[in-house]
Amino acid sequence: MGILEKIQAIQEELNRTQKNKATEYHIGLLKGKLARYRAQLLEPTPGSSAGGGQGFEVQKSGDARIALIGFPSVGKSSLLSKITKTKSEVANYAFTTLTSVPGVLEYNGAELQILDLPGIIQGASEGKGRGRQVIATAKTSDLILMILDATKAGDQRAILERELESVGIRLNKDPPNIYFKVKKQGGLKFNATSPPKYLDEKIVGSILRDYKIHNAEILVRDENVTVEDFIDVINASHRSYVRCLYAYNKIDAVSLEEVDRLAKQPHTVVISCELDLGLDDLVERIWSDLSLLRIYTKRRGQTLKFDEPLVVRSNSTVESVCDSIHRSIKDQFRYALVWGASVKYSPQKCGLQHPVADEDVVSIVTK
Ligand SMILES: Nc1nc2c(ncn2[C@@H]2O[C@H](COP(=O)(O)OP(=O)(O)OP(=O)(O)O)[C@@H](O)[C@H]2O)c(=O)[nH]1
Ligand SMILES: [K+]
Ligand SMILES: [Mg+2]
Repeated sequence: MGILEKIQAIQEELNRTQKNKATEYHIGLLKGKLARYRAQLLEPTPGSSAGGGQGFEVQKSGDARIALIGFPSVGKSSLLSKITKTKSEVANYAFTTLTSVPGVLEYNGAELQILDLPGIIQGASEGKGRGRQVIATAKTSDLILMILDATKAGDQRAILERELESVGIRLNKDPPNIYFKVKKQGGLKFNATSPPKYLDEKIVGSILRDYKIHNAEILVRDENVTVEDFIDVINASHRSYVRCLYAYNKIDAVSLEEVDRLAKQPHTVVISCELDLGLDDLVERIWSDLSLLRIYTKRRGQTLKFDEPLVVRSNSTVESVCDSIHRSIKDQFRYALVWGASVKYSPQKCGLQHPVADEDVVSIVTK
């Protein structure tokens, strides 16, 4: 019997078996078996390329991508089904979701792509299950939404953080403020704007020698950077700095005191998909963590459409607004008229480098 048939047989048996005290143990065993077989389905088959898995990658779409990361059966698919129109299979056994399932959350005129993903387990980063693919997807997202089970708080959070850390994902961190450039000659030039507390020329030199880098310029601009930060800078091409929001689901099943304790952790929201608790708050937090800006563009002689903003990333300028409208618009650019929080006077004549703010109105004047 192949794995798929075994899975089907167990599922049928589960459906047939009445739930009561006498069958509790047997049902537990069946669920364990089911999870194990489904985990096997996730294993790359011999011969397939690293992790294999057809159709796993989903095209990025919309204004931002949010990846749902968590252990099996914490409620990732339940959440997707709640906050988007997409239905992803929900069940009470591990590894129900075997591939990535995209949904769209429309909010504030923006389209946010939410990716439901298979559960990951300890060792995921080393290739257990679909772990590597799931983590690769997390790395490409604008926000990781880590779903945690309030009934099993414990160390889930730390374990998942370690898994992500080990493949170079840095959560809720800015890239270290160190200028680093490998040179062809000239030896190592180490400088710092003020003496770093946890780093010195000697350790930096030893690390670089180990990497066989003998010529480089290093300027430390932040006295609090650590050795780990410096290593991250050397390996910058393999590091991603991603925002992470933690959501404890199933708060309907724990005490109020426990909910309170969980909610006090940083970057954390508490929810119940089953009872529809905290979901509006969660969506609001997703939005604010993404730091997207809504820009209303106005063409001469046209009325403004406030329901159709152009959505750009934080730190965007008039230039990025032009690029989002059309690739060629910059060539004909004369100036922009801007109304809103980014200017002193409304409207104000601005150039391409002017930084825009949320809900600005921008009118591009072309040649
Ligand atoms: N008590 C309670 N149960 C929930 C809640 N949300 C989801 N569940 C249950 O948790 C189980 C797992 O839910 P799923 O949405 O399939 O979890 P998942 O994280 O997608 O699971 P995998 O795809 O297997 O990794 C199901 O039996 C759900 O009904 C909740 O808020 N409270
Ligand atoms: K499940
Ligand atoms: Mg699922």
